[in-house]
Amino acid sequence: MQLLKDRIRKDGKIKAGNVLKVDSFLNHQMDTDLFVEIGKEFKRRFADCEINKILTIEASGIGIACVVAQQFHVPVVFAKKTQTKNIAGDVYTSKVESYTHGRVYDIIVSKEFLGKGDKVLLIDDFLANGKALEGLAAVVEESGAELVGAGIVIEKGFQVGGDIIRSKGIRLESLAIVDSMDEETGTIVFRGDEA
Ligand SMILES: O=P(O)(O)OC[C@H]1O[C@H](OP(=O)(O)OP(=O)(O)O)[C@H](O)[C@@H]1O
Ligand SMILES: O=c1[nH]c(=O)c2nc[nH]c2[nH]1
Repeated sequence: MQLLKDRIRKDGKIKAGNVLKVDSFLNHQMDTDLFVEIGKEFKRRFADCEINKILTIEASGIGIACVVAQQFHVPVVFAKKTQTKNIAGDVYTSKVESYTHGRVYDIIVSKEFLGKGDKVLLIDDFLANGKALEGLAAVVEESGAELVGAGIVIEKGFQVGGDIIRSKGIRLESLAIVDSMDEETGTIVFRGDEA
């Protein structure tokens, strides 16, 4: 998605630890005009699919999931990383190692909001080592719902997540795939853009 790649080149900052900082428009401050375009692009890419629910994981996936869900006119469910008094009764759980928090969470989704008969699209802002998507896919499997595919805004293609998810046979659509990024020079190479 050219608009997104241009914005990453303009405002993205490469940090130590293979972190691409895009918090000025994607996952802290959020550019809602860009989000609307992202929502439309996922709708275009998954136009052939029957989807009745979007599943994401807090925190950074939620905003993106909402604009995608608005395109499909379906609800969003987000996996919670901490138990709250609001969730009573039966839950699906899975372990997810958070990329930026550096700890493992027992994610939870209420059984009330996901189950057999649901056709689920996973949405998240980043794909790095694949832990978040693997945890969400495990929750979908436990629920008996059908996993239609996964939509990612930025995939870091030099990390293992994309290969893991594709090798499981999950349809994965990433709007921008970063094949390499150089902290010293600030250079970002996107898949498909190589000279
Ligand atoms: O492919 P992975 O290695 O799982 O990395 C991707 C995940 O990492 C981030 O979550 P994180 O928990 O770091 O931060 P957040 O709370 O801002 O969503 C991001 O939002 C994805 O969910
Ligand atoms: O802002 C972010 N930058 C990243 O590089 C990343 N990887 C996983 N999650 C991430 N979030």
